[in-house]
Amino acid sequence: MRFDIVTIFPEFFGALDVSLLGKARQAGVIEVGLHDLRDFTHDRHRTVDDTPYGGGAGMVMKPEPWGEALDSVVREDSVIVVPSPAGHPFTQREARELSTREHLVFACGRYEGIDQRVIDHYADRNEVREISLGDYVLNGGEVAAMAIIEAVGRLVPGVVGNPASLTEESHEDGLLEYPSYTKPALWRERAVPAVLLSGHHGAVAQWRHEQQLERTRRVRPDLLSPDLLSTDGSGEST
Ligand SMILES: COc1cccc(COC(=O)c2cn[nH]c2)c1
Repeated sequence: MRFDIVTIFPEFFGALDVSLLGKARQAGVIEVGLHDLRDFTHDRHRTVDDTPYGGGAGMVMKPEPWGEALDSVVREDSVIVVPSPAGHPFTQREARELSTREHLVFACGRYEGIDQRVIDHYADRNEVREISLGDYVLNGGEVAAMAIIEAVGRLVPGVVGNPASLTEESHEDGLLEYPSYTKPALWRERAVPAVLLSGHHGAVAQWRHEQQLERTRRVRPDLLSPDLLSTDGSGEST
């Protein structure tokens, strides 16, 4: 898989050189291209924004630099991701979907956003996804793009050493994950739930599923649908 990122702050993505994604890049499992939007301007001040038609506060990102920048990286099979407060909510399901695609192009907007004609132009040619990480506003798309790249990148085969660890995570089965414990068995007078020390794998699986349901009911009742309310460990509806 290849990620191309267009931004006015390419240095922001230096973090992609470290940790998991850094190793995956060295292994060639994923490629990352960084592109400075200002390299696609032609005036002395390398201008990327201007005042909004119709008036109002703030500035809008000009269409010309974006057109030249995206033309230089977008392929026929590219999915263009635009992190935006006006996007649809990002989920683990979408992360899984995106992890199966060959080429993701991230358009990191700033200011009040990108001239709408850029989105409309590329939506005629490519899949364009305006994605929100949550109902709050950041100064630009870079932080959101980093989060999406990590959520997607870690699902790409070969990036995470033990793929089994990807299945027992929050949101993988539609529920929040169960609480985890490790040694010591007693810590500040707090013991580990006895069932986890019992060696009885069936009882452990049942307890973990019950914990997932309880935690999801308590913290994220919005995630629960009737078929997820089953109580046996299978996750099948009863
Ligand atoms: C594309 O135009 C803009 C304009 C303003 C900010 C941003 C950055 O994204 C967010 O703020 C965001 C993403 N998910 N939740 C918030 C993009």
